[in-house]
Amino acid sequence: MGEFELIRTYFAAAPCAQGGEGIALGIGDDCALLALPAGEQLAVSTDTLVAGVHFADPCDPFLLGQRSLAVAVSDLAAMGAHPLAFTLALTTPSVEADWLQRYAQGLNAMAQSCGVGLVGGDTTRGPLSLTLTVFGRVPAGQALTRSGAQPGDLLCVGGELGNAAGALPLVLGQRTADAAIAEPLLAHYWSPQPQLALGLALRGKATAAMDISDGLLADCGHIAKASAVRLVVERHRLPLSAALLAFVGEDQAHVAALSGGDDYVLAFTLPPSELAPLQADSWPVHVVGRVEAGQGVTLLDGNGQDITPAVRGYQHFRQTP
Ligand SMILES: Nc1ncnc2c1ncn2[C@@H]1O[C@H](COP(=O)(O)OP(=O)(O)O)[C@@H](O)[C@H]1O
Ligand SMILES: Cc1ncc(C[n+]2csc(CCOP(=O)(O)OP(=O)(O)O)c2C)c(N)n1
Ligand SMILES: [Mg+2]
Repeated sequence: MGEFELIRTYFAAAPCAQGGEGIALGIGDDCALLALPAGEQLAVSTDTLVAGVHFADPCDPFLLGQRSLAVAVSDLAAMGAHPLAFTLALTTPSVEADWLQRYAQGLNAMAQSCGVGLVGGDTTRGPLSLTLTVFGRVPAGQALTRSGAQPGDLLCVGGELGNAAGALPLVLGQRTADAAIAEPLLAHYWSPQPQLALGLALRGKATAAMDISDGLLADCGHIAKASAVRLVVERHRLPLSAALLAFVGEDQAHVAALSGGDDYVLAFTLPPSELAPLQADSWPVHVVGRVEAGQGVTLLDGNGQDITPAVRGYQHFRQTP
């Protein structure tokens, strides 16, 4: 099977490639065309996943299909954008019909659950990697950026932290666990759920937001820098799952939640008056700290002692001392 038959069979024919809201022209021409309603801005984000770096290889291609789109769409959630479309650049060493079929099925499942259409991409031969670019729309001026956090705001997250990082030894086959522990952890690694509805609900309320990919401390550092404030994280407030605590114990659960990464839940800052209404509407909002004047990120233990670690999160090309 050649390049074009592959594209036709597995991607152009996929249900998620048959058009949708805002898609004026999809797969097949030199560009796709997206139509935006008047007064809306286009939100654009791209993410690459490399075999052995971002996901275990070999792995279940259906799960990879889900995960590769979920991590990309998570950036739209973080901006409070409404999802429209995505492109897929696939680099693969060979054409394995079964692998491609199941990858496309996983991609399609996540595309349908997020409401995004596949509008184009690129297919090349080489070591396995995937680059997904996502497009969303947001009313002009209403996107949630990293730069609006104010002293006095609460620092919040949209769900449990550390589950995906805790799953890594299971993903890599280094450890095993009972299904009651393994299943919820592996679900967070392979099938993160972009918090699109929460992102929309936070528009006009959160003063800053982002999604946690590298780890809470590292990603809070980006909000702190962009907003020129200090973010204080209180370790005893971290939302940790029973499965994570049972699998790795409290100390390692803290490490996973603070600097493991791969969470793909939102981190955001909120004026205190906005908290009760959001919680009353059952939005998953967990207060994990606060915003102060100053700079950087500080981690406090339950006694208010500064226990900020040197290593904050995942970084490609990190120099080891
Ligand atoms: N090679 C690059 N060229 C231009 N911009 C880049 C490049 N790599 C990353 N960026 C930009 O730098 C910022 C930080 O990137 P990153 O930490 O990867 O964001 P995210 O966690 O949202 O994926 C983003 O605005 C991203 O678009
Ligand atoms: C097999 C495997 N090993 C390690 C990790 C952990 N990991 C790899 S990249 C990464 C951070 C997120 O990737 P990045 O490219 O920085 O995403 P971005 O911040 O751009 O969204 C993490 C936590 C993983 N997901 N899978
Ligand atoms: Mg990135």
